[in-house]
Amino acid sequence: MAGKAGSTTAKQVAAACLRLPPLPSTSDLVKLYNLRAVKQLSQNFLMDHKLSSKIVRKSGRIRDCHVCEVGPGPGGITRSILEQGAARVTVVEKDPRFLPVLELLRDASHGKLHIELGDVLTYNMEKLFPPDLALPWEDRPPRIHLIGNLPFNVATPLIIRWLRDISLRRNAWVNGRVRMTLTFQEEVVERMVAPTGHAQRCRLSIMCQNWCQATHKFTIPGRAFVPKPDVDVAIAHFVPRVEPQIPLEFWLVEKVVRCVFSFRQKYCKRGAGLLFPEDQRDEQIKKMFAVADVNPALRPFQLTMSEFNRLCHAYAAILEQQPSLAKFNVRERIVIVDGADYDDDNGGVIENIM
Ligand SMILES: C[S@@+](CC[C@H](N)C(=O)[O-])C[C@H]1O[C@@H](n2cnc3c(N)ncnc32)[C@H](O)[C@@H]1O
Repeated sequence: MAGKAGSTTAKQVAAACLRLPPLPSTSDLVKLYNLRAVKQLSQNFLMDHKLSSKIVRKSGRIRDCHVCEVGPGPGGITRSILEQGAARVTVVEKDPRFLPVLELLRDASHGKLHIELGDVLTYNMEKLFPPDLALPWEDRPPRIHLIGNLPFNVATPLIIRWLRDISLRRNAWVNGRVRMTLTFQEEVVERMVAPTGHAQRCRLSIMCQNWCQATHKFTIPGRAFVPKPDVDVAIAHFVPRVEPQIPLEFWLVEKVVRCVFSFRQKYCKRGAGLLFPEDQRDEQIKKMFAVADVNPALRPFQLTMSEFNRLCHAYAAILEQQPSLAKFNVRERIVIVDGADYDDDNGGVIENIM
C-alpha cells in the first residue's frame, strides 16, 4: 500500500509540474492528424510513453531546466520532457506537418513550449537560453539539456558539429558544459564509447571521447518505433569534458585521427603517413613517432587517448616549423585550411567519420 501511495505521489508531483489538460495519446494524435512517417526522411516515431519518459529520465534531472529538443515529430518525447518538470522547452522541427500537433502541446503547456520550424544542423542556440543559466566551463553543467531522437543520417553529422562547437565553446556551449542525450543506431553508440583495443574503436570513438564523457545509456529494440527501423536504437549521453584529452584545435585532431584510421588493420604509421607529401613522408613519420614516443607498429585501434594526444602534439610541432603542411591533404576533395574552413559543406569529412 505504501509503495502504491508513493508512486501516486510521484505521479501527482509530475502532473503538478505540467498541469496539462488531458490530451489524446501521441499515437492517437498521429492518426488524427494523419501524420504518416515519411520513409525518405527516415522518420520513425516512438509511441511508447514509458520509453519516451525513460529517455528523458536518463538525460539527468530536468526539473526546472531549459531543454532544447531536436526533431520532436509528433511530440512523444516533448510530452515527457514537459511532464518531468522542465521550466521551458524549445523544439526544433524541420517538417511543418508536425506543427498542428506541436501547437496543441504548446497550448496545453502554459507557455512552457516554444516551437521553431527549422533545420537543427544550422540552428544556433547561442541566444536561446536565459543568460543567468550560464555557468563557467569548469563548473558543473548548467541547467540546460539538449535531447533528440533524430534520423540516423542527421544525428551523426550533428554530433560532430556539436563536438566542434564544444571545442570552440560556441552555440549552446556559450552557457558552459551543456549535456546532450541523443539516439543513434546501436552500433554507432558502440563505436562512440569503444575503449582502446575494442573491435569497434574508430575515428568516432576518439572524437567523441576527446571532448565528452560519452555513455551508452540503454538500447530500445527497433520494434518499439513506427515504422520499425532495421536496427536497434541506442541512447547516448554526452557531458563535455572540462579539459579535452587532446587539447588542440578540432580540425587538427580530426585530421590526425582521420589519417591514422585510414588503414585500420595496418600499422598506424601507414595512415599517419597521409599527413605528409610522399617526398618527405618517411622522414616526417620517423620524426613524429619518435617525438610522440609512440610505437609506429601499433594498429590504430590499439592507440590510447594519451598516444593520440602525443601524436597530435608532435604533428602540431611539425606544423609550427612547416605551416604549409596544414593545407596538405592526400585526399584532394577534402580541403582543410584551418578551423573555419573545416566545414561540413564538402560532405566527405563529416559524413564518413565512422
Ligand atoms: C526519428 S523521427 C523522431 C520523432 C520523435 N522525436 C519521436 O521520437 O517519435 C525524427 C524527427 O526529426 C525531424 N528531423 C529530421 N531532420 C531534421 C533536421 N535536420 N532538423 C530538425 N528536425 C529534423 C523529422 O522530421 C522527425 O520529426
